[in-house]
Amino acid sequence: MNKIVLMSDPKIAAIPVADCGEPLVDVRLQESLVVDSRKTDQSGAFAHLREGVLIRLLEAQKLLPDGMRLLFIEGYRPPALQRFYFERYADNLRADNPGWSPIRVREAASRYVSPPEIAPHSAGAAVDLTLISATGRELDMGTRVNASPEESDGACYTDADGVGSEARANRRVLGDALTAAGLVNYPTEWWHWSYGDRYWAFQTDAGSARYGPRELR
Ligand SMILES: C[C@@H](N)C(=O)N[C@H](C)C(=O)O
Ligand SMILES: [Zn+2]
Repeated sequence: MNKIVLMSDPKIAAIPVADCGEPLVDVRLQESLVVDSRKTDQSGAFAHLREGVLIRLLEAQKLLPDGMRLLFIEGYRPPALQRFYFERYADNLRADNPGWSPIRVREAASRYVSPPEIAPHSAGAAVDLTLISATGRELDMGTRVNASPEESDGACYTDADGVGSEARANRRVLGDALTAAGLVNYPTEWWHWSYGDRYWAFQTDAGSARYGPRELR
């Protein structure tokens, strides 16, 4: 396996953002996409994505085998919420590992939550999602969505060893469709995919990101 580049890596922060100004759109207006309610918030922020990301997601769904669909869980995340998630997770790691240096805490935290200044979700560029059957049953992906590396003993890594054959096959189906539609994966989380953000620019050698962090309105 290639060495994983974390979102905390200075190479990611060094990528320039040339925001194209594309709007954030509400994915719930698309009847063909099933939207899960677990991340619902008062303003509906969670259900927004940049238009270009949604278009690619719908393309990816068409590439799935018959009977499988995407289950959209979380898209846009306000910058203040991203900061809260990152700091809370880093605080927990610090408490559990009092000997760790600040750099080690930041790196370990960014396996699970992006540092707020990178934040693909706050750019409306990232989506957390999984696969469902025709009847709406979530398919076996080896861990729950949003299982941390600590909780899952690393099984949340997309290419983790020790994941059962059915889950491995399902991860591959999901990944093949999303990759063909132009999204990239964060290798520490099988459910996290993005298009147009800095991590996408890094993975695709695009030179700059199309979308940077912003407020919903
Ligand atoms: C917290 C998790 N669902 C997530 O979204 N992680 C990525 C790396 C992020 O914060 O962008
Ligand atoms: Zn994510």
